[in-house]
Amino acid sequence: MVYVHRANRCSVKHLITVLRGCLQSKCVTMSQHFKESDENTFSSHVESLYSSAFIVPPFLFNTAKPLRAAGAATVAAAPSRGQKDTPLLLCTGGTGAPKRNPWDLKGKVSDMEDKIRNYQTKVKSLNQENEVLKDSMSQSQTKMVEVETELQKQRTKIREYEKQLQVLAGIQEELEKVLSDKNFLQKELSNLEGKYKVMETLRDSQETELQTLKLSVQESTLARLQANLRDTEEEVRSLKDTVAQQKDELYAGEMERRRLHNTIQELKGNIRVFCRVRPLVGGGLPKHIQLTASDNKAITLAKTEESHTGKTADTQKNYNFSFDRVFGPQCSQQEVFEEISLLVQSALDGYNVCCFAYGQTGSGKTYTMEGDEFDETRGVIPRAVQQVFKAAGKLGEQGWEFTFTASFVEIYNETLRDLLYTGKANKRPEHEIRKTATNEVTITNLTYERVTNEDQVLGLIALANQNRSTAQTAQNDRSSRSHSVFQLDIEGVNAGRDVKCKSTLCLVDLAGSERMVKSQSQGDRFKEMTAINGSLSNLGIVIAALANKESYVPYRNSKLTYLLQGCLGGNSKTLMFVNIAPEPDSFGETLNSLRFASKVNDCVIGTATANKK
Ligand SMILES: Nc1ncnc2c1ncn2[C@@H]1O[C@H](COP(=O)(O)OP(=O)(O)OP(=O)(O)O)[C@@H](O)[C@H]1O
Repeated sequence: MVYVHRANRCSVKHLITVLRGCLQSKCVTMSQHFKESDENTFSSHVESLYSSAFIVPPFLFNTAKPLRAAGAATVAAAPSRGQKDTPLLLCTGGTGAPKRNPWDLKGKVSDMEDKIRNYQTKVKSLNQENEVLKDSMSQSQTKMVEVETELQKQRTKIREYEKQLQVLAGIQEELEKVLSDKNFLQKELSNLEGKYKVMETLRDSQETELQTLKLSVQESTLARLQANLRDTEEEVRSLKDTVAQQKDELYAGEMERRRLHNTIQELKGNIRVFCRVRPLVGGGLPKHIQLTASDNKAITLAKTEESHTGKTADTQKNYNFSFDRVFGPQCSQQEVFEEISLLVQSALDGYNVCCFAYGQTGSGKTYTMEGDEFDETRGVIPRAVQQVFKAAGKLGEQGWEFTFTASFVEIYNETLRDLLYTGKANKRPEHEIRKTATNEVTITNLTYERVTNEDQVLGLIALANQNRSTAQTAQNDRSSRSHSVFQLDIEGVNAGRDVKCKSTLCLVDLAGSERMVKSQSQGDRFKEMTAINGSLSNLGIVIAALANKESYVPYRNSKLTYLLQGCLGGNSKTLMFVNIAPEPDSFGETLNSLRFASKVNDCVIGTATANKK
């Protein structure tokens, strides 16, 4: 509020000076506007104050009417001239300030100063308020920025949500479609269920019908089947009777066959001798050996003796021999085996059978007994084994059950060697021939291998050959100087008829039978030859003693005869092969072999009886 007294006709300049004084001393900090110190600027400020109607400028005081300044709160009427101490102009800002006498300029100035202070305070508080507002505005701006950023984020999210919404809308659309399809399918399903129920009802009724039908059919079928069963049972009974009858007949036939078979064997002789002539290296037969083609039983060795004087013609001396059968060089292994297969059959009938090959080295003993690996050149042992297992299989149909035990032993220098031994060479056990309580011959520590088929036996033969060849490498030509004895113990049981049989099939490849003179042996060789010749001549002696029915048979004189004791006695069937080499320089040995074989052939050992219980 500013009072301007009319009586105080001070110039505006003076007023400004007064105000400046006041302002300079008191209102320095009123506002930033008033900080300006230059006069012109200050004047313009005061003028602006006047224009804002708080102060009426003095150049307007002369106007007749008081002017209402824009924005002024109240404008009082100016006092007339001469009216002393009355205010010329009263501006009430609504504050209700005390009235001053016109002359009280000092009071007025003091009021003005109060007012200015008030304004200053107001300005200050406004400034503070302004600062606060600025702060809050900057905070608001910061917040605005944050809000803007957040808004951006939210917009981005909204865009994403919109996209998701679109996808969801698509899904919703699909789901709605599926739902409509489901509804359709449910309708279809309920339709089908209805149909199914109808079908079920139909089926139930048909099943009931079928059951009824079946029952009636079954009853009639049952009756028919029962009748058939009765007929079949009757038939089976009669067939069983027939089978039993036929079995009896078969058994009787088998027994008859065995009896006849044995009779034939007896007629043939319980010791039989076959002679086999090895072919010459180039094939054929030399002049000094003649075979009679008519009966295949005779062989003649012809020796031309030159005249010592030269005056007489050379004479030819014939040595005639006849045996159970003579096989020429062209005879095959099959032909040879056919002649002895009946003997092998006897082994299954419970007779001990012994077959051995005798002859000089290289005459074909091993070829005859073992042959080689090809089917057509297989010898007696593999063929006999095959036949035994075949025949055992056939007899099985008649209730026979067989067990077979194989062993393979070598006799060298009167020492026994296990040919089926598979242990370490330095741990080879020693062997002795023993007799059991039941008078059976057995060898201690020998491998007795239980066999069930042909292949197993062939495996054992291969093992024996391997064992023999190992010894052969260590000791030159050893196999020719040792006897090898393959034994197959056969035990048969016919539980149905409570019959048992037991026999041994013994197949022997004897050592070469060279005479001592020819070999001119010395040292170990002499020892070997003595052992071989001793055992071979003892074999002849034993056979002769058996033929002569002597009370004492010297089996124990050699390992060979002691081992073969069971197969050489009256209870056995023996076959001897005499193998001869056709070369002219073997004439002496051949003659010797044929003479030995002939002696054996002349022996008639008593009737063999089967080992049956
Ligand atoms: N009947 C035959 N047909 C064809 N080859 C034969 C016949 N006999 C023997 N051989 C052959 O003659 C050779 C001698 O035969 P083998 O070895 O059987 O005589 P070995 O009497 O057993 O002699 P070793 O006493 O030395 O054992 C062998 O090569 C054999 O294949």
